[in-house]
Amino acid sequence: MVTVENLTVSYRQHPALHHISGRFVDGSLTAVIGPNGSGKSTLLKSIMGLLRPAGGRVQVNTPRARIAYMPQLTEIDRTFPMSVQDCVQLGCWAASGAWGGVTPALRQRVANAITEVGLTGFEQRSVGSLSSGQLQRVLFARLMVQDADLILLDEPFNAMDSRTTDALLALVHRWHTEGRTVVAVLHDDEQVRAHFDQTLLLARELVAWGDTHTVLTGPNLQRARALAEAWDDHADICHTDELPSLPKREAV
Ligand SMILES: Nc1ncnc2c1ncn2[C@@H]1O[C@H](COP(=O)(O)OP(=O)(O)OP(=O)(O)O)[C@@H](O)[C@H]1O
Repeated sequence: MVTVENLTVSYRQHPALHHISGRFVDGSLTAVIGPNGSGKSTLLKSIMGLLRPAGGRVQVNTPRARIAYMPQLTEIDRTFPMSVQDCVQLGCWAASGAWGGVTPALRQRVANAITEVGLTGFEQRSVGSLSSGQLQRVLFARLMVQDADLILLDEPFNAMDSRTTDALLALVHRWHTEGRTVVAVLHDDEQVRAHFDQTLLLARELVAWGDTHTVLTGPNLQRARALAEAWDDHADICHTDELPSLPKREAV
């Protein structure tokens, strides 16, 4: 379970998330949607404990080693010299430990994951030489190997063609049926309606959170758009925000 309590996260004292509350129930499948700049990536980073809240907190009852996070492709350093196989194998870290060897069983898991995302033959290619869609498939293979209970995906299908997207959506459904909690930032309303039963609609503040058919309504989407149009990223800093004091993320 991930519980978000009155969460405010600011960059240089401009709130990117403002007083967000709600929870991701264990085993739920949730899409996070909203206009550009509405705080979706900021929410995922806050759940991962990568950002310090200016107010409120995020409580995560999943051990850190059982959480998987796929950042947006633009945030990944592709110049790092690493082969596809090594990159996927990083997903074994929780099972093998930092200095532990990769067992034949783990090596087989890596090979199976590379096959499942259609990258057989690419094992020794450097990740820097891959297309964006191929790299995204490598990241999915790494998630498969990681075997996490909580999976956070930031725009996971952005660089994918429709056939690959369908195959990876099937993988997301499999994770869901296996009881894992999946949270995915998405931009395609139709994809959300078709594949995600829970939706969180953000516009820096919470517009709606619950069953997808009750969240993705005309009035809610209109409200999100109206809020986005009112943002002024050059406004004076918000002096009313609390400054960070105590660590606010708790992992059990
Ligand atoms: N490192 C940062 N420093 C300053 N401002 C930031 C930083 N990261 C994000 N922001 C700002 O915070 C706001 C929310 O950004 P965020 O990336 O969370 O939105 P998003 O909903 O994921 O957007 P998109 O759909 O465009 O990916 C934006 O106004 C953005 O410019």
